[in-house]
Amino acid sequence: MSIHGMHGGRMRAYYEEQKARGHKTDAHTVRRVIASFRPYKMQVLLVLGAILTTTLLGLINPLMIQRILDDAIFARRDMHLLFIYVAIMVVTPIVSGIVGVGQSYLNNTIGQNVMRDFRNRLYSHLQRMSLRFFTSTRTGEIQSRLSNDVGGVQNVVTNTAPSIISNLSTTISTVIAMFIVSPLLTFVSLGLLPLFLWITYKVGNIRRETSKETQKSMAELTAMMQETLSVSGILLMKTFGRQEYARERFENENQHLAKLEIRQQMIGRWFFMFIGIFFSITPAIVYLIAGWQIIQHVNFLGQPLSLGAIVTFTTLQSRLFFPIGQLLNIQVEIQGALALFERIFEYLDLPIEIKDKPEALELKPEEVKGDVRFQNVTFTYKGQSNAETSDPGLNGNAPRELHHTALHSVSFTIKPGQLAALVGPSGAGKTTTTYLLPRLYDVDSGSVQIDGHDVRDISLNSLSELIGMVTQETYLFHASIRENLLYAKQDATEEEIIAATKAAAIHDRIMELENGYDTVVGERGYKLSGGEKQRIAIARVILKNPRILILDEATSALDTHSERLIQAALDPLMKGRTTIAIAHRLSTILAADLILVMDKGRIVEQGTHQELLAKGGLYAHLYNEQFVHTHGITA
Ligand SMILES: Nc1ncnc2c1ncn2[C@@H]1O[C@H](COP(=O)(O)OP(=O)(O)OP(=O)(O)O)[C@@H](O)[C@H]1O
Repeated sequence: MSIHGMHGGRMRAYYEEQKARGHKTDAHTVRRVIASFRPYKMQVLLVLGAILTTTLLGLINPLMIQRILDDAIFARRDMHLLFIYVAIMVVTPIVSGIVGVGQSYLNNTIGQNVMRDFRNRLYSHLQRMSLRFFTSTRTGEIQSRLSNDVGGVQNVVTNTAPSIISNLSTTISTVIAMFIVSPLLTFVSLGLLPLFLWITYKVGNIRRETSKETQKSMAELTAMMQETLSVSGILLMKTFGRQEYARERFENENQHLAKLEIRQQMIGRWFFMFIGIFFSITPAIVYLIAGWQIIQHVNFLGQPLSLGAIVTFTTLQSRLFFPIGQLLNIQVEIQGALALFERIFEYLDLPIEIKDKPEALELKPEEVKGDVRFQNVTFTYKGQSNAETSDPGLNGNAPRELHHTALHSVSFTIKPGQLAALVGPSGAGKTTTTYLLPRLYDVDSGSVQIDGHDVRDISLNSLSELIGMVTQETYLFHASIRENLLYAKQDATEEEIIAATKAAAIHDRIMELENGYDTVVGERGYKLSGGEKQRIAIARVILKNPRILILDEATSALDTHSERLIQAALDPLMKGRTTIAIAHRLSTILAADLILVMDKGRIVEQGTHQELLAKGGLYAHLYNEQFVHTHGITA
């Protein structure tokens, strides 16, 4: 289970619970799977009705054989009766076939709807997971659960579930009919069934384990592809010349997957061959016993059978082979599907760490002043060493927990409209500080406040409306520039868009592109230069017009021209709103109303540039080191 985001205590409790539960999870999982069909109760009932109808219709023809042979042909020699019976035998499969088509349509509708619901539930649940979950889970792993695992159960939901019912009812009704024709032959035909059931159960267990392994391997492969076949991944791989290494890793895992798939297909193949043979030779045994009764005139265990009864019996009996084979197989399939459902439920059960309080405050952006306060904020990253295994909960190894206290008792106040610059050495906790404001993480103790309200009391919707973030790494969707901009404000007019891009000093550049605002930027905006992407990101936030701006200035050095353009873009952006900038640019630091100097998770100094320089502490040191000595603009 990927419980990467859980707190220590909860995590331990989870593992203990998992162990204690053991096989009970099966029943629980089955109940939950059944519950997911609840919205489609009516359709399910219709399917049941259709199945029952086709099953009963299926019994008519074998029973007609006895009527035709014994009654119409041999006893009465009645052509009229023969026609009636034959007509029934012709009409029955037609009706049955039509009902079957309707049933297939319903099966597929129900199955696809249930799958759609699972995907929707997973997506919206994962969307609500905190950043912690995503920082410790590979994207490929998440995608795999959403697509491979849900896809894997699709067949079970669409085909297997209805066929279980259909096969079950066929089997039961056929056995009853067989019993009526001849109890003795019924026992002979089905004597070995309990043994088959037992073996199937065993085979199912093995198959389930293999299925779990297979899904894990598939997730691993997806994650690998996702990691290496992305722009960043390919850049890293090519520049470090690790193609060979990556290919080997991929091929090994791929080989592993192929083996598992073969094993999964082959498990129980021998066993099913045995069942097949058994079913093929039982008619011979039936003829032997029935023939023996007739030839020897023995009344052992009942009257000798009529010819019609023997043919009817063998026809009925042959009707059993398919459903019983299917039922035995289905049990194995279900075992495999249960493993997949478990993986889906695991994700659905991941606790949502950060959510709205029941009476969360809805703040109107225009009424918010933008006063930001941190009071004795302490925050620890709680992670786990094996965060990347797909289901540490299932392999039973409780992970070693890693804790890193990133912020110790951090306090500061930023007045409305002020620009605060966060500076400090790498790893000091600057990014972490900014993450607490939009509740990407929650504090362990102390509080983060906006206009005197603890952010945990404000609705997440309000918070995201209030706060705008420009991150170091600009993320653009694989869509047109216009669509990327509209992400900030869906109903923005053309004028607003142009005003924003002009303010961000990117309008002219966009107009030079082949399709202007409709130019599609590649994934993550790789078709644009670093500086251009940043300016688009800035224009996007200008459009959003948040009360509070969080700005993580890019550390990468830009040439003076781009630098000036970015500066020109930032100035109007910071005006009139509270801004917290992780400052790497001298101009930002100099313009700041308040400089917060961080070191090892603490605010060690705060004040203006002049005050801090005069102090001769860490800030003065950093300033001299990074700005004066290098004459550079990056930190
Ligand atoms: N997801 C995480 N899990 C565990 N520890 C983390 C995580 N993110 C950051 N840290 C740790 O927390 C500390 C503070 O990190 P943070 O990113 O806030 O530093 P920073 O001041 O922004 O650094 P930089 O200037 O290099 O970006 C660092 O020691 C970092 O290793």
